[in-house]
Amino acid sequence: MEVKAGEFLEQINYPADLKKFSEADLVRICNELRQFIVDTVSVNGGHFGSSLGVVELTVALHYVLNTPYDQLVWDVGHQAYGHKILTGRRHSFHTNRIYKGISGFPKRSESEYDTFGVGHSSTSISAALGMAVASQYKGETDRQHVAVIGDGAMTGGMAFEALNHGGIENSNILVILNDNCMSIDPNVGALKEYLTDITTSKSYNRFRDDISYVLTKISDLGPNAHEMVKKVEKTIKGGLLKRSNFFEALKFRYFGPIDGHDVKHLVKVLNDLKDIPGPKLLHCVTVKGKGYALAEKDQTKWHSPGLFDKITGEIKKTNSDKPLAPKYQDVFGNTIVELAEQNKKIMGVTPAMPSGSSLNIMMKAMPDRAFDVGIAEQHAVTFSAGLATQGMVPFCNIYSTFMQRAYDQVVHDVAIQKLNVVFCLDRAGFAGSDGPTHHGAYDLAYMRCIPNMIVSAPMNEEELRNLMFTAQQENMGPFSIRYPRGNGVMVDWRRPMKAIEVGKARMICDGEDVAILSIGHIGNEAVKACLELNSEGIHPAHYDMRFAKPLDETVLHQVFSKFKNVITVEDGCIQGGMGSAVIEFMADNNYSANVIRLGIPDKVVEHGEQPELWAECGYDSKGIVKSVEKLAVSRTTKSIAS
Ligand SMILES: Cc1ncc(C[n+]2csc(CCOP(=O)(O)OP(=O)(O)O)c2C)c(N)n1
Ligand SMILES: CC(=O)[C@@H](O)[C@H](O)COP(=O)(O)O
Ligand SMILES: [Mg+2]
Repeated sequence: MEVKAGEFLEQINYPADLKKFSEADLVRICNELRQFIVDTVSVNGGHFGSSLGVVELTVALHYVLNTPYDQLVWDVGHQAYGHKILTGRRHSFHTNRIYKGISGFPKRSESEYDTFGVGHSSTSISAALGMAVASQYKGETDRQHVAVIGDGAMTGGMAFEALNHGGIENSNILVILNDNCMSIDPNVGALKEYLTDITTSKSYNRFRDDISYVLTKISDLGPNAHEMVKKVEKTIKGGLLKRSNFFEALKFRYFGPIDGHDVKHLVKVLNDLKDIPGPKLLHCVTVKGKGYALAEKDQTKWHSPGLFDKITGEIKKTNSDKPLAPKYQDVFGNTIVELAEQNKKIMGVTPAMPSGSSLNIMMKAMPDRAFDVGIAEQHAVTFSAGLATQGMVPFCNIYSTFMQRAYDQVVHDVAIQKLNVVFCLDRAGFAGSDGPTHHGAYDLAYMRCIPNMIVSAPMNEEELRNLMFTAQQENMGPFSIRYPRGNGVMVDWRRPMKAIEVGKARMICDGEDVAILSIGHIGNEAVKACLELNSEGIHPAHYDMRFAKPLDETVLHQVFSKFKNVITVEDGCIQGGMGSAVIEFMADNNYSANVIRLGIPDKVVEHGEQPELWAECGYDSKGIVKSVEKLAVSRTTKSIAS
């Protein structure tokens, strides 16, 4: 249901409408925009605190810049709700992240104001720099290019790489560092401490006031303004400050820190910065969750809280009378602590997802053995490799989609050296409302082709625990375990752990009409399909393969000797996945059978709830039943029966 906007916001469909208002009106527009975000996200879900924190910045940027000609790139994009609302999507915002609705992230195909598709972190400076260099080449000297990047995203390697390059390109780029001291969890690392030092140090504050003074004077200086600014900057920033400022050392002109919630001052500063060419960085200090007291207070919880009562702040629970099975991430978080109590070599590593992965349980219980390394997937993997060279058994927990960042590290630093690193790939399969940037679609395929890698996926919580137990044993080598976002299926999951023979599948049910081979949690859809088929008089055999590599060849020989119809099911891309492995086995061993591979097809699948997306791709229980019918098993069986 569409939420009603305030009186001023209602008049703004595009930035051109915003520009008709006076600077004095901007404060009210910010309030209305903030309220609109609260009203909508509370009933619709989605990211919350980050968008609230950049309301003033968003309004000021669209007020000052000539978007979409001027190019504005949001890093990650989870903070861009205000931007969406001001750029033609106020009326569709109630469909944000809903199946067939608008995306929760900036997306080029959705709007010309969305200059760059995002979802993964730390890309904005590179993208904006590419745009700036292209503009320079095309002679568009009046064009502005702005990257808005959070302090969390600034910890990512790509951001450093882009600053390193940007500093020597004389192109027109402004990096706005939105510093709220938070990633999803509290931000970590030396850069964070440096930024805090800048924000709190007296000399920097004095410098900030000086620079503000200069900026207020710029507009009065006429055509020679730029030269004047250079001179004054040299005077103010010369000597120690210039040499000691990290960004200045990388040849970005540093401005700030300034209050990122003072919209009028932001407008002034942004207007002034427009006249200064070359690479610049404006350091804005903001509060994540600004304007919604509970979100300001518990910023991690309100990063993406789910549905909530906007008056009381009560977060709504799912409507279920049944006791809920735990989230896979919590099974991981509790199990790693249990294992680490027994095995002193175990360590935990997460790149900036302590809460999302539940490694925070171990970080709390064993702070010297569990590490949040910042938004740095590549580093997380190679750091784990380093630990493994010293006899440790690191569990490196990375969302499947973010592991794409660290592929070379998995191959070069772990697999080739056959190091004992356990990769726990959370959010594997469809991620849900975050959409295509976050779907964990590819890991079965990208892990399967790496030598030495064991590739596994549990069908339930007990299996996850057993795989974790198996993986931490001596000399296992690289071992990946993938599991999905959300809840498992077992309420009673804390059972004693036992080792699983690597490469061993298990039979879920025997049958004679068709063989269904599944891997991972999606096997539970196959279980439902089998029940439905049984009620129609069709009897499939169902195997939980557990491992995409090594495959259980004994089981596969039995399957292809017995069945002419085989269906493989995985919550991952079809190309190169477990089904492909099965077909390769069939061809290599000269079997012939009708094989239907179910999984994610070779296209970009948009956002929606996981079951909606499984259904769209034909591998929910209904889709599996349909595939059985397609193989004409029903007809054969019925004729046999009759
Ligand atoms: C490559 C990658 N790793 C991890 C994430 C998950 N993630 C999304 S937002 C976020 C925190 C970003 O912090 P910051 O940039 O400071 O923005 P804020 O939420 O504070 O506004 C993280 C870790 C991601 N999107 N991309
Ligand atoms: C923007 C981003 O990348 C994260 O906030 C992500 O949406 C978290 O996903 P989960 O909710 O599955 O932890
Ligand atoms: Mg932040």
